Amino acid sequence: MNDSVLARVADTIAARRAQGDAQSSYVAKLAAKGLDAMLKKVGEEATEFVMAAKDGDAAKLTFEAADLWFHSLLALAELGVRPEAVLAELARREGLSGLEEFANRSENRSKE
Ligand SMILES: N=c1c2ncn([C@@H]3O[C@H](COP(=O)(O)OP(=O)(O)OP(=O)(O)O)[C@@H](O)[C@H]3O)c2ncn1[C@@H]1O[C@H](COP(=O)(O)O)[C@@H](O)[C@H]1O
Repeated sequence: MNDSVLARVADTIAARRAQGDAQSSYVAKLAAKGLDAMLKKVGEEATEFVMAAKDGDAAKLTFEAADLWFHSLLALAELGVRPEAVLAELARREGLSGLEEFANRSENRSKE
């Protein structure tokens, strides 16, 4: 059984998308509107996150971060990406300096 909150919410998102009942489900309602509507929400929630951070309000920042993560999960689901993949990418970066990782990115780009 998967006990991660992100994985559980992703499972619920998948179930609500499959049910497709926009009357009773926010997930189904936004899924019916498509990827652009989800990305618009991600942008709005990111802006609200920045505003809460600028206000220095930790409680509001926590609330807005949850909204941002949730809407990011919706967009990831639309594109078939599981949160485990994002967590695996973060895990891969653990112990690697951000500056070193950036240098690797630049090296990989120059090979493309
Ligand atoms: N985590 C969330 C979650 N976070 C935020 N929201 C909803 O996201 C919506 C948009 O947030 P906004 O801040 O934009 O609210 P708003 O300004 O009133 O909305 P707009 O009119 O601007 O669209 C609100 O209706 C929130 O309730 C969420 N809705 C659902 N979930 C999770 O998804 C599950 C399935 O939800 P349903 O599909 O509704 O059953 C839930 O059990 C939760 O686990």
